Amino acid sequence: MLELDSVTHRYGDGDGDERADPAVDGVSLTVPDGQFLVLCGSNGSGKSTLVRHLNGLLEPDSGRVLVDGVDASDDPVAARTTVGMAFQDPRDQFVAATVGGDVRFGPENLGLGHGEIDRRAERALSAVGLDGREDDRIETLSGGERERLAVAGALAMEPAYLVLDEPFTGLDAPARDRLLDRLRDLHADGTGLIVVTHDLRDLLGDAERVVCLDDGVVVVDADPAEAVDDLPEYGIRVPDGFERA
Ligand SMILES: Nc1ncnc2c1ncn2[C@@H]1O[C@H](COP(=O)(O)OP(=O)(O)OP(=O)(O)O)[C@@H](O)[C@H]1O
Repeated sequence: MLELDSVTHRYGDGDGDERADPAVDGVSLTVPDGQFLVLCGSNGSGKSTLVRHLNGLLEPDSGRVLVDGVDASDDPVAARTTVGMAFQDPRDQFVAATVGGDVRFGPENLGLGHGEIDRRAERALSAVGLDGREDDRIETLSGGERERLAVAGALAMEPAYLVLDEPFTGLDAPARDRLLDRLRDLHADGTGLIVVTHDLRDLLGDAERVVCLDDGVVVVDADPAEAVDDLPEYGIRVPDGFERA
């Protein structure tokens, strides 16, 4: 279970300078094991800031974050093993020179056998449409391909919770479908999913819960059928054809 308890985060050096308004302001949220949650909100509403607390990348100014009962600030390594994450701007996320090397790096560090590492790497690269590209050097990838590789790296870890920040950006329709299929499989196998997005297309049918942030505060927290009524007020478009149950 992931538990955010009154989490507030302000950026700024805190060194006498006036600090900015909180990017995340007193958010409490409990995510049960295996839940498929969509986190939405307009630009700058605090989504990325919030999820970066879940694996100890950011620490709250006040409040606390518990990952399976352990404070993520006390044990960020455990939090990072339990909560896998892929970011929108993955420039600093790569550790190897090639696509295959990068996606295999995490599973290798888990001490898995070669067969399992191969299986995970293949499955993760195929889910993002980078199969057959194992030998490509990362510096030759486009921006969109790098984002897909970052998603593959997180998928290959097969963590208990997977947090994906705008994973569908830049994907064409077949690629979206392939990634969505993989997410459905992971969810069916019990992986908790938190997908950060502005674009609810394709996700509302699968998600169990929609949380919307506005100015760092949770303004909607409901199942998709209920959430759709309130989302437009916060600048989130509800896909055509999705109706309140
Ligand atoms: N490293 C940083 N330093 C200072 N302010 C930041 C930093 N990162 C984010 N912010 C500010 O915190 C607020 C929340 O930003 P955040 O990136 O969490 O929002 P978001 O909902 O993920 O936005 P987007 O949809 O545009 O990615 C914004 O006002 C943003 O300008």
